[in-house]
Amino acid sequence: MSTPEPAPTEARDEHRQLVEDVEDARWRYYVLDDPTLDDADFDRRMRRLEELEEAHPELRTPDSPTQKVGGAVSTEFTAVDHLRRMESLDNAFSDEELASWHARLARDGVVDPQLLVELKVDGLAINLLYERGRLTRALTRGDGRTGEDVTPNVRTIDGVPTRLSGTDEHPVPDLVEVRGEVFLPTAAFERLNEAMTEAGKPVFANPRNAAAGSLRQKDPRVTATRALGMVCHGIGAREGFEPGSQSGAYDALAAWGLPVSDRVRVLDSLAEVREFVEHYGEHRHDVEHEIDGVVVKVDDYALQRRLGSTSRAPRWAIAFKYPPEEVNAELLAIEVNTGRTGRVTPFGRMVPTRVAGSTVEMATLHNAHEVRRKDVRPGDTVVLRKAGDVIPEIVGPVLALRPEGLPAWQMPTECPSCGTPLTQQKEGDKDLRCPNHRACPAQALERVFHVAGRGAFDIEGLGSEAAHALLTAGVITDEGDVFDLDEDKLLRTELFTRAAKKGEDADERGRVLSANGRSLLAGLAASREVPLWRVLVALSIRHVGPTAARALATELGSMEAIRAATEEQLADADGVGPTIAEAVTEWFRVDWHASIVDRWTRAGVSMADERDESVPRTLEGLTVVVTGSLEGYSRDSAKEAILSRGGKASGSVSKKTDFVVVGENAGTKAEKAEQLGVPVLDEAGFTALLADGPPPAPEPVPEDPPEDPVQDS
Ligand SMILES: NC(=O)c1ccc[n+]([C@@H]2O[C@H](COP(=O)([O-])OP(=O)(O)OC[C@H]3O[C@@H](n4cnc5c(N)ncnc54)[C@H](O)[C@@H]3O)[C@@H](O)[C@H]2O)c1
Ligand SMILES: [Zn+2]
Repeated sequence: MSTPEPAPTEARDEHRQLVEDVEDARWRYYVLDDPTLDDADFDRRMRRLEELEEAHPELRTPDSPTQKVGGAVSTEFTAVDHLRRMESLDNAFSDEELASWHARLARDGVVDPQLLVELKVDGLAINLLYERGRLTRALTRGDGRTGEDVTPNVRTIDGVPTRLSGTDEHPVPDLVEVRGEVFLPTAAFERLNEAMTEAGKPVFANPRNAAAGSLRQKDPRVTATRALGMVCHGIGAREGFEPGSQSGAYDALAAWGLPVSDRVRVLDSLAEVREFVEHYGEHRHDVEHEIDGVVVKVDDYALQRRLGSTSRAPRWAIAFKYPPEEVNAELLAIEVNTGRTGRVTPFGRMVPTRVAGSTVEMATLHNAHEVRRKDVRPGDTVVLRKAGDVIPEIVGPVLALRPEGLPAWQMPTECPSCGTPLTQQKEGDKDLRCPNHRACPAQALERVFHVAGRGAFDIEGLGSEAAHALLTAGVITDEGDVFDLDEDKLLRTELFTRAAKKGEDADERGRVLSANGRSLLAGLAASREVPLWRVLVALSIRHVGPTAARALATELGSMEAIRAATEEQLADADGVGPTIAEAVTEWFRVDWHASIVDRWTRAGVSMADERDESVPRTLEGLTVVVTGSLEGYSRDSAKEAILSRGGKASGSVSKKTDFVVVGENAGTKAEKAEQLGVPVLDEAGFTALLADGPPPAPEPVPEDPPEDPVQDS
């Protein structure tokens, strides 16, 4: 027998370093609940370890992290052995890796088995021991052989039964280890962090950390306050219970009263598995708790046994992991930006970092107060989070990685755009503003951009770059000049011109209007006739967004009437109220504000709505909520249809709601309507409601008929 080629020194050194890093990371993650690596970074190191061991098998010793289930037992808890070992899962990060796992099954003689798919809940593993139906012990996974005894804490979790109830079909066994995941629902996580903030305590970085921190408490009374949930995903040792499949086991667990997910499916093909993976990739945030992937398992227990396990994970299961939504990023600087209303917002500039499928370089920090609360400093490693469509957010610093002596960040005292000293709008405001509203270049730019935006005049050809060019060329001074733009003025703005070709009618510099200049002029012409509410939105009045603008337009009908109304008259209007009324009257008192309206009026912008008398007022006094997507209406057109018939379009269901219209993929609003007994309509019902108004209420049957009924003649 020949001795294997010794690993080149570099490989061995790299391996040793990686082992150290991974072990340290696991300790911080599982025991301290305070990681310094992000998951993707951790996974990369594990992969690299596996590669090295593949190339140099002598490095794959039994104590390598690749051969062990990650985790340990903290001295805070009693260490207890699991009756049967708890395993981890192998990962697939792509379709190809999923397919190669499936091919591997076939090579091992398991060809195209039925596959059980379920969500990979991002929490921490738990092992519940039930003896004669009673919960006698609950252990964390620990290193897979020995876990931490957290029984009193687990007893506080709603949904974990302390006694199982048997049925004829599913009698309670003598003994069973039930494995599952303890998690903190996203909503509970947000509430918890709000409470931590109020108490001046550091917030949890994510729901997984919060769940782990909440379960692994010395005092179970603290755990009890934390709204933890649990969902089952397997069984360990058992006596008097021998199900034939994973799905069969779940049926029994459910019958005994244990929490089993109703999102589990048993599928016949890998193609269907892919669909399931894809579906939850898109609907990741519609689930009440965080998920980091989908777990695929061979359903049949006999086949599971045939496939067996490696030293750390079963061969019959694989975790398909979604791209991480949280990564570590290097914070280079904190800068500030002046917005449309003068609010000065700090934001972080980072080394470009991939998160949730996109590259992020900047993330808002909201205000100086928020920077202080999170204690993020330029030079920190920060946790960057991007979940779904939500804008990227800096969660907080990784304190363990902070360089010594890193100074805290100071909010500037002057506007970064115009140098004016910043002020608070009113005492106690968290935001600082640049008070130089009219002339501050940053504010003027944002306002012009806003005027052209979809919710306002929707002007084709007037984007951020165009707005900037017009302002710097001096052909407009603010948004009030936008509708006075003409060919002459655009010719003075480089961006909208090109060199004339032979025979073209050029200006004295030999230039003509370019295609984008012509399209801007056409865009302006087309935008003069928008409904009044959109003109109001374009004015950037505080508190006057689309809803308030619609209320004002519906109630008063013209800009003239709104301008002439007293604060009291405005406040009395339906849907307006004192805050908006005050903001509107205050706004008109400023000369240059009023001049915007005057300039637009002179330029032919429509300043009044003609009431369309052909639309019947069928919804007078009714509040209607539309949820989900409808075929024949967009969000805006459904709203418009309700408002133009005298109804109120609301975004949330309450007892005051008269009808809820439910379209495709409606969320919880439909359920809420049902709970409150609010009538629910489908799209056809909505169309009928718009046309004819509500159906007549059924005549109440009087209990005591009046003695002497008044007869209609
Ligand atoms: N950031 C760090 O420093 C660090 C350190 C250690 C681990 N980690 C993270 O943890 C992962 C490794 O942890 P792991 O060994 O627990 O593996 P894992 O989380 O990738 O998968 C195994 C675990 O998934 C859980 N799980 C959730 N839903 C499940 C389901 N439906 N069926 C079966 N199991 C389900 C179980 O608790 C199981 O133990 C890494 O990939 C990384 O993401 C990060
Ligand atoms: Zn300014």
